[in-house]
Amino acid sequence: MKNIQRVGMLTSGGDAPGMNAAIRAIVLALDSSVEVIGYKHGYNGLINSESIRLTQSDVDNIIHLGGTIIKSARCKEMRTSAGIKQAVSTLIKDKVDALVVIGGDGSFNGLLAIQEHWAGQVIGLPGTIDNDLDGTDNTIGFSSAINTAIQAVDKIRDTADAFDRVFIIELMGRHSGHIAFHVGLASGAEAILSFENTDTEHPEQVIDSLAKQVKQYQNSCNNSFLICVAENLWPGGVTQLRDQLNRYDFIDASACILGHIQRGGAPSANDRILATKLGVAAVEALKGGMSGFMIGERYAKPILVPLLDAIKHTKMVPDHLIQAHKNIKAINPTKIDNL
Ligand SMILES: Nc1ncnc2c1ncn2[C@@H]1O[C@H](COP(=O)(O)OP(=O)(O)OP(=O)(O)O)[C@@H](O)[C@H]1O
Ligand SMILES: O=P(O)(O)OC[C@H]1O[C@](O)(CO)[C@@H](O)[C@@H]1O
Repeated sequence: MKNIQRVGMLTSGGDAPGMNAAIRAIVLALDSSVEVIGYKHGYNGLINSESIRLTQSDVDNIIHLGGTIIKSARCKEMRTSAGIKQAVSTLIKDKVDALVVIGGDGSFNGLLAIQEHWAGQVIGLPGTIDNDLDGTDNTIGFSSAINTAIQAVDKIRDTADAFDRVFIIELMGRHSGHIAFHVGLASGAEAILSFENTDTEHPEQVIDSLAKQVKQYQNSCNNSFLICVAENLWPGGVTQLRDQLNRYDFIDASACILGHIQRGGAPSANDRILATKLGVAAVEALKGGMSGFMIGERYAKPILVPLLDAIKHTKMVPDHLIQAHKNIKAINPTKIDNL
């Protein structure tokens, strides 16, 4: 059993609902004799030596809070060798034995850079709404983000329905389609455009196919038509897509970028439970002397994933979800006559 006396912790990258629940779980799972230092504003806190002591009573009642009590940030300096050295020197000065970083793939790159220059233990917890880390079925924040987005999309559905309108909704995800696809499925969107199922090399064909689907929809039921689109997918964004669709005289499309509301709010039950499970498992891993791992979740159980494997960017929207949506909603454009 490793004798750990001081643990450093930080949250980095886009904040995610459930980060506080993870902080809480780690602090409460550690022996009360272990000192926990929370570095503030992501890696900036390490570089600028800005930290707070986190006691068990500090974190006892934060499981339900969105955001992160130790703040997050994107820290440019951490991408330089001077920044990394400065971060390491703070860890040495503070006599930290282990560092836990809650964040996404970028944050894990920072952790790997620290590991190269520091003898302490490093552990990552997957904290990002994007669900784009390999080796884990879910990331902390994903479930909350899709729940929040679904509520918003349901409201858009009401007004879209009233006007029989086409609505194009952009979901977050940076370069991954997990949020867009899950929200599209759960809100019954008529079309979902994600990296896995959309040929953006040939935008005109996609537009033509969408227009045909809308036409067919109008002919058969004359209702609203929702299109969920992954952020950074469509050349020119969703407003451009709207303009392209509005060239068809039978289409009256609006666009809505859901944006940062997807990152806010209280964490869902799933995220609170996931964060707690993974936080406790992180402490077990530290006590067992492990280093260089992300604590992920597979089939509802915590697992250790080498940090390098977690950041490979190979986790795509599963094919069975794409097929499920096709089977339920999509109208095969080849069966529709040219407009
Ligand atoms: N290659 C790298 N080397 C060192 N540090 C890095 C590197 N990449 C990212 N970081 C650090 O991690 C921070 C967070 O990274 P990034 O902005 O990519 O978010 P993330 O952790 O991927 O989370 P999310 O995708 O949810 O926003 C960066 O601002 C930077 O401080
Ligand atoms: O808040 P920022 O820095 O604009 O970052 C937005 C990005 O962060 C995320 O919310 C989380 O990675 C992405 O989905 C989005 O692209």
